[in-house]
Order: sequence, then C-alpha cells, then structure tokens
Amino acid sequence: MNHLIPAIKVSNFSFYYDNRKILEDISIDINQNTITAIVGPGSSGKSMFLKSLNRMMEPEERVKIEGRVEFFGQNIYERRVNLNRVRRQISMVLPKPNLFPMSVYDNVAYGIKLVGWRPKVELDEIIESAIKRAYLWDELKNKLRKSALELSSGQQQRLCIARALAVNPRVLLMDEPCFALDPIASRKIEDLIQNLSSTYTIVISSHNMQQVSRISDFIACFEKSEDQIGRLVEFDSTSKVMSREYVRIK
Ligand SMILES: Nc1ncnc2c1ncn2[C@@H]1O[C@H](COP(=O)(O)OP(=O)(O)OP(=O)(O)O)[C@@H](O)[C@H]1O
Repeated sequence: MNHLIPAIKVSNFSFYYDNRKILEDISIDINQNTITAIVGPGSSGKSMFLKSLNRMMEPEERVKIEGRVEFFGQNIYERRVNLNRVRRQISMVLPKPNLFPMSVYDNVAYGIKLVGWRPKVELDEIIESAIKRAYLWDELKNKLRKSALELSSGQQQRLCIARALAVNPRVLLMDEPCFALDPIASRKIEDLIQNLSSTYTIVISSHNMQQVSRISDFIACFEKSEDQIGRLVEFDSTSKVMSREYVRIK
C-alpha cells in the first residue's frame, strides 16, 4: 500500500481508570482510508482504546491519560480542542444497535440536529445520502416514517452506521459492529465496511479473526498480561500478521 498518511497518530498512550492502568504505552498510526482491526482477548482494552480515539472517555476525576492522540496533527487531548468537532469527525458505532424509539428518519436526523439547525430540504438530502452510503436506501426508502425498532437487527446496525455517517466524519470507530448479528447480516456489514474504506478511515475491534482477515488492511494485536494491563504486542499489515498467525497455529 503506497503513500500511507496517518489520520490518527497515537504516541506513548496510557489510560487509567480509577487509578488502575488499563492500557500502557500504545503507539500506533491509523492510516487514512484503511481498515485497521484491533484484536485481542477479552478485557485487553480494545473498547477503551477505541473510545480513547475520539475522547469518548473524557479525562476527569476517574479517567487519566498519558501520551498523545493526534488527529491530522492536532492532539485531541489538548484543552482548547473543540470536543464536539472531534466527536463529529471521529464517529463511533457500538456493538449493539442503539437506536431511539423514533422513526428511521428521526434517528438519522438526531445527530445532525445536535450539530445545528438546518432547513428541512437540506436535512432530507443529508439523510437520504447517509442512508444511501449505508446501502440501505432501497430497503428503507418507503419506511422512513416507520419506527426504527421494527427493522431487523442487521438493518438497525446499518442504520446506526448511516447515523454515524450523517455528520460527515472522517474516521469511523466500530466496536465489534457484528457482535449481535447472524452470519448473513454480518457479511452485509463487512461488505459495507469495505466499501466505506475508500472514503473513510475505519478502525474496528473484533473477536472474529476470519472477519478481520477478510476485511482489514492492518491488524493491531492487544494482549493482557498478568498485571492485567493491556498492551499492543503486534501491529502490521493483515497479510503479514495472518501469515505469522498461520505459522503459530501450524
Ligand atoms: N466502565 C468501566 N469501568 C471500570 N472498568 C472498566 C469499564 N469498562 C471496562 N473496564 C475495564 O477496562 C479493561 C479493558 O476493558 P475493555 O472493555 O476495553 O476490553 P476489551 O478488550 O474491549 O474486552 P472485550 O473483548 O471483552 O469486549 C478491563 O479490565 C475492564 O474490566
């Protein structure tokens, strides 16, 4: 892969919760328009790491951080950073669809309205475009006023992706996006993620190595050592990590 440009550059990042060290000394470049998969055993800090990339875990009394997370050169943990802007540009999708009990349309509109008022015509256009980018338009164009909770789990998760896309992010963080889905719905999400990577930078956490080998360009392997601290132990292109994995399994 030529001309890799880091969208997010993490340097010597450590994360503490209630004075307990959860992640230690993570350094990694998340390259623009690539899919980076975070893998590792349970409780190795994958979710905390993802949430650290858009400052969802805000440093306060219980949360402390060390090191830097730079988004196109700007440290997002600097005080003067506009947090709403960071979270808009680095958008997150959670493991289980977290839609509100409102219509399909209103769910996607929700995030846009938080950002500011827009005329109805413009809102309609943004919502249509986001649903199209999530490859859901054909399925949902006649159901925009129906409750989002009536959709299948796979459709709900893709609608969450549409909602994340509607605010025009540059990076999509996806924490086990296929967690609650059957294999067919999972494959649709995988296809969608691959298509989106030409426009967006994507970071996904997953327990499913087959899925990771199918869709990612880079793999970051986290481990939890005896001291219960999560560390990055390997980061390389997917082909290299998978070939080493193959040798280990053999
Ligand atoms: N809300 C929380 N409060 C306190 N500690 C937490 C919280 N969420 C996670 N932790 C702790 O942080 C550590 C890392 O958890 P995290 O959820 O990031 O791991 P993970 O690798 O994503 O796990 P899994 O694969 O099981 O989802 C664990 O030791 C966990 O107990």
